[in-house]
Amino acid sequence: MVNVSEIRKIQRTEGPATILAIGTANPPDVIEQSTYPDWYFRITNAEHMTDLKKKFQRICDKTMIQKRHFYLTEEILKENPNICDYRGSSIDAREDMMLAEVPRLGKEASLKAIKEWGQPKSKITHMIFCTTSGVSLPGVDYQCAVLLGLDPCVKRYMMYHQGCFAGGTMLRLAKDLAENNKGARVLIVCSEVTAVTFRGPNENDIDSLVGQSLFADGAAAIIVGSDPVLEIEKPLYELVWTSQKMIPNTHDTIGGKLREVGLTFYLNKSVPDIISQNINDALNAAFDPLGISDYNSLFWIAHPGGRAIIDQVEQKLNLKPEKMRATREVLRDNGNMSSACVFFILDLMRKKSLEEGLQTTGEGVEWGVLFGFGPGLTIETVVLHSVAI
Ligand SMILES: CC(=O)CC(=O)SCCNC(=O)CCNC(=O)[C@H](O)C(C)(C)COP(=O)(O)OP(=O)(O)OC[C@H]1O[C@@H](n2cnc3c(N)ncnc32)[C@H](O)[C@@H]1OP(=O)(O)O
Repeated sequence: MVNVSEIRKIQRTEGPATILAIGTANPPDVIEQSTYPDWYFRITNAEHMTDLKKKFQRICDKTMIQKRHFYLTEEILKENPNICDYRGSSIDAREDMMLAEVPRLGKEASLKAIKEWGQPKSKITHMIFCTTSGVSLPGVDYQCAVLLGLDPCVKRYMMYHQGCFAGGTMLRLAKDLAENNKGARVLIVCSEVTAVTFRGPNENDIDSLVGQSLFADGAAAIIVGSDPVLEIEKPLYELVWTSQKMIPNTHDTIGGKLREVGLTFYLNKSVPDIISQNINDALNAAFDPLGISDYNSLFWIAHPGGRAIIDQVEQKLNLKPEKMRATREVLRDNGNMSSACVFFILDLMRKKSLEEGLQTTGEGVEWGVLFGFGPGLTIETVVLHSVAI
């Protein structure tokens, strides 16, 4: 007779959950940040708001973003003028667009990850899908699974409206699934499309303007599994430890509400300061058990919510400038793609590490940290272990 503890032993894996492949995708349309204020005020019929446009130009200049990809084109916006209006009732049009675009972009990123992984897609056992837009029954996770032709028995999890910390949440959940289900291969998809938040300017809503200067579209897909089949699968990073923390009394600093005008949001100026004040505690909880107290000895992946957040974390910890190199490059070349950003950074880091002949996927060092920051304020922390190249 087999007993329950023996069954549990058989179900669990030997090794840690490991990232086995990464794919990313953006919509083809690109807008340069230097010309964005002109484009944005023209397309939203707001050129008469000259002072506000100058302020927006100042904000855009400070973002350190050079370009962003968008699904929304001039043509689409001209066909849907209510999306350009600050108060225009537009949720139906936005949702119709996102119900198609969110799974499509997710599929594009997933196909790249599946190709790199090298296994047939029928071996994907679980799918976790994350987005801040495109609400339907069944959800965009279902649409993406159908577009990809995944096995009908794939076990799906849908994470709607988590916001920018959710890249970390996805890894936390994938780690638990992969380590507790022998043979599991978990496809994580983060697909973010700003057609839900785009709207015209308003003098009384500078938070919205700050968001219009930062947010961008992108999708990333990751495959996670334990005990890799080394003849086929190539480990990239091991997932060693995860945590999530809600910083007390900060719920009113980042947030949003889904309204007829789309997803409205607020961003308090204190966000960079609050995150930097809490970063040491998050690092201590993660790395004290490993005996690591020099945070310059780690490789760094931090959600690039905005330039000021990265600056303040760097200053608080006296980090060497090269530690945030990959994080800043992704912000510069893509903007804030919410949950997908951290996977773009991981992808860039492992590629650059290889190109530069470094010894590990983590810029030549062994241990690393991945941070998600977002509404709550919530901090997701993931301890990563790099892999020898
Ligand atoms: C959605 C999610 O789930 C998670 C997320 O990622 S949310 C996004 C998180 N990101 C943030 O909170 C943005 C962090 N902030 C930044 O990166 C920077 O403040 C910034 C790039 C926006 C501006 O850079 P800066 O160095 O602060 O420039 P600064 O000159 O002080 O500000 C430029 C203007 O923006 C205004 N401003 C800056 N932050 C603002 C904010 N949060 N709300 C309103 N106004 C703001 C300033 O008052 C200033 O206005 P004036 O020029 O008229 O004085």
